Amino acid sequence: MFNASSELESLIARSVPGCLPEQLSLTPLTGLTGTSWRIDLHHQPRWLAKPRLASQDILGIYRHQEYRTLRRISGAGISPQPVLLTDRWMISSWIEGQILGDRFSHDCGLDGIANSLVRLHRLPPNGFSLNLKQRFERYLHGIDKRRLSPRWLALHQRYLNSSLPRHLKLAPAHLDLHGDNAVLCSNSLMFIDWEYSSDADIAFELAMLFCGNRWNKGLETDLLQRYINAGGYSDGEKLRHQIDNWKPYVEYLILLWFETRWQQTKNQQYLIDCQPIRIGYGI
Ligand SMILES: Nc1ncnc2c1ncn2[C@@H]1O[C@H](COP(=O)(O)OP(=O)(O)OP(=O)(O)O)[C@@H](O)[C@H]1O
Ligand SMILES: Cc1ncc(C[n+]2csc(CCO)c2C)c(N)n1
Repeated sequence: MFNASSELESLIARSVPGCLPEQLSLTPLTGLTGTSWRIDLHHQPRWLAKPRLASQDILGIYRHQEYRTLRRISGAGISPQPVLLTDRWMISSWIEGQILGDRFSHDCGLDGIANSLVRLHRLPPNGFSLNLKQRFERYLHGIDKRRLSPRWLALHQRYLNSSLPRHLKLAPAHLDLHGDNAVLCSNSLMFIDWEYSSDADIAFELAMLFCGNRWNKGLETDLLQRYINAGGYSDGEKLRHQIDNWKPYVEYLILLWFETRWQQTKNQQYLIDCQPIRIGYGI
């Protein structure tokens, strides 16, 4: 039978000069979309191996895109370094530090988020642009058809026919920022889990950050001020307005993602999470 652990051991031993399989130890990490592995060398965490699975396609997760993104951005010091991509695995460096968790949405997290986001948004685009309407269409295919109503289909059509906000500034974006994807390191905040990353409007990234974490207006204003102070964008008013323009699209994306995840996993939590959005839309 296929043994992920020994496959990874020999993969690393072949790729890292001077490294022997017996110096490695592997720990499975159960994520949302499959089992990743932490790989330790001499009992020190060194790498993370993520599987490449067909079920990730429907979510818009492509490891080759994630890998190439990490190659382009890792010099900025806010992400893991890419190490290896095979037809079955993507391997990147392990980030040593503390997962920020609940502190993400509090004062102590905001400066780090603003500074690291500004560093990311100053990089040139990577060449993988987010196609939001295509993602809406893809996600609709992946959900339980019995949950679709005529009102929902009409809403979906309205989103597909609408004109998207014009970009303020296109930049590499993480797009899945929350406390479990933020690691506090000695002198900066690093982001992990770049699987949804693509080039996007900086205001779209900020709208995802605000809506995905259910931030209130006070937190939004606080983060925006720090983002502007750190040199993220000069016209605060324009940025605020553009974030508000993106929010309905972000809400709809979140609904579709919860529904897709419900269909894939039948985990009740996804139904609980999407219910307020469904009620808001009256669908
Ligand atoms: N590069 C990294 N450095 C340090 N810790 C990491 C790194 N990548 C992941 N982790 C930790 O390992 C855990 C598992 O990671 P993994 O990305 O496989 O799962 P996940 O984020 O829960 O779900 P998903 O399957 O959607 O990616 C993360 O929650 C995080 O705590
Ligand atoms: C462009 C883009 N597409 C899909 C997702 C996935 N996603 C949508 S909502 C959500 C959780 C709640 O915010 C997650 C993980 C993303 N982040 N960005």
